[in-house]
Amino acid sequence: MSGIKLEKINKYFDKNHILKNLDLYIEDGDFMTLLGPSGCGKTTTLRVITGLENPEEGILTINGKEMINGAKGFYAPPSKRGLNLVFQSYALWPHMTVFDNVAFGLSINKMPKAEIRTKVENALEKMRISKYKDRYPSELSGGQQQRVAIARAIVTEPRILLLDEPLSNLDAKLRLEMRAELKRLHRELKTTIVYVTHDQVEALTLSTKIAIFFEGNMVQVDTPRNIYRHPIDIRVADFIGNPKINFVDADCKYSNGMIITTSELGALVVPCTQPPSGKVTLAIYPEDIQISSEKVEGGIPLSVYSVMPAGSETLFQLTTSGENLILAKVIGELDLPIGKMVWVTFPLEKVNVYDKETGVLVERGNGEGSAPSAPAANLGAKLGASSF
Ligand SMILES: Nc1ncnc2c1ncn2[C@@H]1O[C@H](COP(=O)(O)OP(=O)(O)OP(=O)(O)O)[C@@H](O)[C@H]1O
Repeated sequence: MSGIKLEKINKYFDKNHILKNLDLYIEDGDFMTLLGPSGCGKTTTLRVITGLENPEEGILTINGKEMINGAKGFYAPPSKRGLNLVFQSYALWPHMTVFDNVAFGLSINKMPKAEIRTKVENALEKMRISKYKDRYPSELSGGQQQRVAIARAIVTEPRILLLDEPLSNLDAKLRLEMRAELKRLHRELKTTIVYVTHDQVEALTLSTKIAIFFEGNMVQVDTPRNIYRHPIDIRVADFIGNPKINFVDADCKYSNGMIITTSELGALVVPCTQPPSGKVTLAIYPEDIQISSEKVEGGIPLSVYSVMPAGSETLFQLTTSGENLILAKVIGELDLPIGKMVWVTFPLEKVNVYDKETGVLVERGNGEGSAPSAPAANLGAKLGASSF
């Protein structure tokens, strides 16, 4: 089987259990991003794949070939794994020019000089660093060095490319450009990419799949869309989304495949296959909330607590009592006075419901796993589009 398969990987540093029974399958051609907060084990996973760290237990297979078998004490050396790695600290040769750094991997393979030149120039062009080709790393900014490191990794056209926070030293504008560039490269080269980041926007933008880690546990592996729309538990929901998702605690009653939730947002009815154990938490993205300065039938009345214009969008903090704040994101500029009453609406099918005790996403029972169904009836708020 092609691709990278990690099975029941356990890694300890002294007595600290860092990777816990990790199972992950990275398909050939995937752009798989390992995402999670600092210290959750992303880099360690990448280092296990490359052979820079050996796990105590588990099996790693790359393109059908066993590279690690913990039980047998077998660990294939990094050079035998057919991988190419770019670190956060780019590790360029200081005594070589940019051109020679990028050419290095090709020259040791005894490729003809003219072919090396064409390939290196191509890679430099792709990374937009052609004009620095005669400079030494010490004469480049951090961002330029990072681009040289990526050029050096792609020039050999590896089947598998491992990237550890490769854009972390770039300024915001360049990072955006490089994201687009990496995405294009992935499509063009058809390389399998394993990418580490703690930046969820980067993960959502680039990946074909995202694996979410918390404290050495793999919590969810899915497409960016499913991760964003149906975070499997409340930790993932809290981590994904910028600005942060709104959480609203609610009481709930279960009856015949439906739960009626009662919260400061009124009463909402959602289908579900299993009754939650007690209270639930509703999760609503700020961009799903529409606000109207005029009364909307079924709209939820809230007052404006703060207004945060951010150029292309405006963020509002809204409240019922001044304690719990609901964040709403409106595209464009909108100014509303503090304390003004507004009416809030949102599409019910975009609300995720979590069991408050377990933090797990409540099954909605529409035959699509945990994906929510079509809009459910709403008792307290009849939700629709809003206008100003
Ligand atoms: N060589 C080491 N010796 C001891 N502990 C280590 C070693 N390398 C990593 N750790 C610990 O293992 C845990 C996971 O580290 P890892 O670098 O994989 O996290 P990460 O998710 O990549 O974090 P970041 O986003 O901050 O780079 C951390 O608690 C870290 O302190």
